[in-house]
Amino acid sequence: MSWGPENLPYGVFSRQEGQTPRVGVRYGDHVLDLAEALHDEVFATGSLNAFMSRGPAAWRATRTLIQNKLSTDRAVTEGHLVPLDQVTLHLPFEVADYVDFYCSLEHASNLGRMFRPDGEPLMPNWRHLPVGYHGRAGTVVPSGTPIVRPVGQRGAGVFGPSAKLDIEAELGFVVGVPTALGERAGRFEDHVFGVTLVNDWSARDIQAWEYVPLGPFLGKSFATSVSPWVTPLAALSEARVEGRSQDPEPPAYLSRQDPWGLDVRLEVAVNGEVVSRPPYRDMYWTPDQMLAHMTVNGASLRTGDLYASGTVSGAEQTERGSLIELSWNGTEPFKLPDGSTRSFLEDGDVVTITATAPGPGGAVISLGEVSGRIEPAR
Ligand SMILES: O=C(O)/C=C/C(=O)CC(=O)CC(=O)O
Ligand SMILES: [Ca+2]
Ligand SMILES: [Mg+2]
Repeated sequence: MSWGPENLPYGVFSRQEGQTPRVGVRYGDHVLDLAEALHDEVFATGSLNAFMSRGPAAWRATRTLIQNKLSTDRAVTEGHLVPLDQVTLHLPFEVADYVDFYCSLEHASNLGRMFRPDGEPLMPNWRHLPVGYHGRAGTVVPSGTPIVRPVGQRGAGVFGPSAKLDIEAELGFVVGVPTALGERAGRFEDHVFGVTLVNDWSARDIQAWEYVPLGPFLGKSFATSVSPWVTPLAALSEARVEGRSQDPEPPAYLSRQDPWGLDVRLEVAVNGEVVSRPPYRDMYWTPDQMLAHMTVNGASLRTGDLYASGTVSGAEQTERGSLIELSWNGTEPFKLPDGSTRSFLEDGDVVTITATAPGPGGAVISLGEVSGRIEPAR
């Protein structure tokens, strides 16, 4: 698994209690302190936003500079490498808006079957546009943040802690370059800086009761966890694949210009045991299409916008990215290797999502992990 010069994901770290968080890249088991190594104050700001707003030419130049320094300037660079076990990792960027899509054909079909058993699994619009909703940016939290079981209404006169607490394994896309109000976004790679792992925690019982007709609200707004690392698009050049074929052909504004399918392989573990391996490459809508859709009405982008793919589920039973699918809404509890069974999450459970992608020369790029432990309702 590579954390070498072909990977170099960005994060925000601090060394000791009280140190102002700063930007670094992960290199092996170290973080390279960029403010020190590159003598650039943009990296001393405690978030990636200012650097991301500089745009793709600056992103490329910085990546090349870091790679050159690491290969030729080791003596100097080593002074700025901080062991990972001596740092605290923070939320890597200030989240502006948070949007969540619904781009897996298999996930959308499975949820349709469970939530709307009497209708067609897919709504009539689903193959014509990437369906999405606006989430709650202020509750996006970094990996490791404890997740308190949400309380809410679960039916008429039914109130209490969620009994169907679930996960959603997703890829998130982080916007660097903004647009003006009324303007449409240009090319995907001219706006999107990189990719991060997302766990969109979901309380299925709260969601099922509240979501008609305006969509997810309190069932998903209590917390969304992200990886501490943002993998720049440049590190995923070997992972790019054609998007899945689409029928019908989408309208012109959604037509794909370049291959932005990504061969990212996710892994979901509950209490350390792998329960699923969702394949991102099988997603129906690609991230360039999501970006085009999100801005076609003239809605502006801001630096730090996060938009997520929606749950990544493949065709196989072992590729489902949520527990509601793995347990078929609790009717088919699944076994953990320790002998216990699960339908939904129990207090104390730890969920960890990791991912890898092919890199240059047979290397395997790691996208890090997003993890969270369930705490009892308050
Ligand atoms: O089909 C529904 O009513 C509900 C769907 C979801 O909960 C999925 C969602 O939040 C988007 C996604 O992650 O795919
Ligand atoms: Ca979701
Ligand atoms: Mg959420």
